[in-house]
Amino acid sequence: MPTADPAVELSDIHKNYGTQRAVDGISFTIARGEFFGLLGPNGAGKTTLIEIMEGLRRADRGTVTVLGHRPWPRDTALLPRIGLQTQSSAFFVRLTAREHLATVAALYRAEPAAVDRTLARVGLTDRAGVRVEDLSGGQRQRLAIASALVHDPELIFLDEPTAALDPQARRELWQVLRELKGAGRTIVYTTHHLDEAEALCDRVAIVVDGKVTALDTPNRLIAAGSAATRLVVPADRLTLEAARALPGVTTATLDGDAVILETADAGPLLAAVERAAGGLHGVQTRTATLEDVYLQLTNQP
Ligand SMILES: Nc1ncnc2c1ncn2[C@@H]1O[C@H](COP(=O)(O)OP(=O)(O)OP(=O)(O)O)[C@@H](O)[C@H]1O
Repeated sequence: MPTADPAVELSDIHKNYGTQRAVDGISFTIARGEFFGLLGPNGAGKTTLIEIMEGLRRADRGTVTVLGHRPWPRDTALLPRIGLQTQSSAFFVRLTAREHLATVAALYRAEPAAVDRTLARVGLTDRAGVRVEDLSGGQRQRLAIASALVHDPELIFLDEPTAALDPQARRELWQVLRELKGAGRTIVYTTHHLDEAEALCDRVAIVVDGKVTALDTPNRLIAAGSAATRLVVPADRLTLEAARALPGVTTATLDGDAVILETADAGPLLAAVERAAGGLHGVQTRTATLEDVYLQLTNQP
């Protein structure tokens, strides 16, 4: 990953709200063109950190550089180069979706044709004439995302962009985000959907209590984690007792009509299951995911 001329550089960032420590000494660099995910439990400090990068909040301590500029105090040269979602308090609720986006586009001096193009991109063409206050939660969220994209910025910040989206809209947004990455844009985003982070992000930082506890590519985090591989065997082919006696099994449990085996080394166990269960038909293997690693690192069950 090239580190010369990065998109974002954070060095020892601290932020407290009164006595509440929200960000507690975070440093990392995001390369240009990178798709970077911020993951972590509720209250970990992700939004605060994103708002510091966006120039919406001032860090108590540390330095922030965004596209070579300091985002605080407000740098008007930087604003057209970064994309931010409309905050819910900043919607023009009496305007239609198209009028709202046209207003945002004018602020950034984006070309007028970008408005309808961006509405189409987020799937809002047929709601363009509806007032913002009459849009559904998911439609407002799409409009907020559109406001981050309408001026084709180099660096896009998205805070839980898929939180209120239905599964189809979520997949459609993934496609939009992949296209933006393909066009060389840098994307920094937060999500609680670990499958999404695993599918989209080049690297993720896992934030707990205002500190980064892990930062790497999803694959390397999964490989470095100790999450077990699970084998799911139909219960009519293998008893729990027989399962527990197989070599390399760390735990064996009955879950409905399946026996779930956990192992650190799936190869030998698969061979043993094949012998004990009379073949591998119907046997499923579930390898560790980013979610497993995340739950381990954040100490959640
Ligand atoms: N304006 C504020 N005033 C006081 N405390 C705040 C403020 N904003 C956030 N906090 C506190 O700072 C901590 C970090 O909050 P933040 O919103 O950054 O977390 P987050 O990781 O984005 O959480 P979530 O996943 O729930 O969105 C939390 O304990 C939160 O209660």
